[in-house]
Amino acid sequence: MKLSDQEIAQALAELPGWTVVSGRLEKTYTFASYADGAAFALRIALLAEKKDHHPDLLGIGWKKVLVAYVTHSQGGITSLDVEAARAVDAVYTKFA
Ligand SMILES: C[C@H](O)[C@H](O)[C@H]1CNC2=NC(N)=NC(=O)C2=N1
Repeated sequence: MKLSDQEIAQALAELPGWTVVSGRLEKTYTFASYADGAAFALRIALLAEKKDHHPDLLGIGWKKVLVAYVTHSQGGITSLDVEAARAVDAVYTKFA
């Protein structure tokens, strides 16, 4: 079920760096190297397959990766997106 604006605001308070852009939960991660960013993106892709919840990886840029979550089937942000954002932050601690 889609989260309300208030529920999203509460979730964001505990997700540093994540914002809502165009109805998606987004965060740009930075890395020491391009290869680190690419490796992170692959880790996130594998995590997505495991959880059966898939982010848009909107760009592997120069030492940065933009990750965006929305639940397509619900047409908005759900608790699945918030949980996935937390899981991606946990993966990132291995790269930061
Ligand atoms: C059948 C499968 O569970 C669905 O298609 C899943 C796969 N991954 C998904 N990922 C996202 N972000 N939203 C979905 O609605 C979604 N649906």
